[in-house]
Parts: sequence; structure tokens; C-alpha cells
Amino acid sequence: MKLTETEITSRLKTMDGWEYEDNALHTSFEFENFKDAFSAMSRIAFEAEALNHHPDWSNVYNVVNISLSTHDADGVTENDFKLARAIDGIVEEE
Ligand SMILES: C[C@H](O)[C@H](O)[C@H]1CNC2=NC(N)=NC(=O)C2=N1
Repeated sequence: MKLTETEITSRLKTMDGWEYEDNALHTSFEFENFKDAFSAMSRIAFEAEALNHHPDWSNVYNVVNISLSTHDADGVTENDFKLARAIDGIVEEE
């Protein structure tokens, strides 16, 4: 179920580095180099498969840009927050 803007901004208060814009959650990570960026992306890919929820993302050398939304709901749902928290956990591990 699509979350309201109030629900989204309240959840984002506890999450550093994520922003809500254009019906999606956005963040960007900068790594030491391409290898570290791609390693994080591959871990995130496995987690996304497990959750059956997938990021819209791009990578340029050591930077990974991520946007999360639920296409079916045309907005942000609890599934996007689940994946966002999983991503934060993976990147903190790197
Ligand atoms: C059939 C399958 O459940 C859907 O296509 C899933 C797959 N991954 C998805 N990922 C995202 N981010 N949004 C979706 O709506 C979505 N739908």
C-alpha cells in the first residue's frame, strides 16, 4: 500500500542520507573505487532478489545512485523502506 507523504517523512527521520522526491526514495553512495562500488551493488542485487523488490540505480566509477519506488503502487511503500534499510546494512558492512 502506498504510504502518505507524512508517513514517508516520518520514517526518513531515522534514516541518514535518504530523500523523498518525485514519488521515490533516493540516495547516493561514494566508495573508494569501482571494485568496492560494484561489490556493494552485487550484494544489494542478491538482497533485492530475496525481497523480490528491485532498485532503479546507476553507477559511475565509484558512485552508486539508487532510487526506490513500488511501480505497482505508483509510489513508496513499506517494501521500499525494507530494501532501503537492507541497503544501509550492506553498505555499512563494506
Ligand atoms: C512480479 C513482481 O512481483 C513485480 O514485478 C515486482 C518485482 N520488483 C519490483 N520492484 C520494485 N521496486 N517495484 C515493483 O513494483 C516491483 N514489482
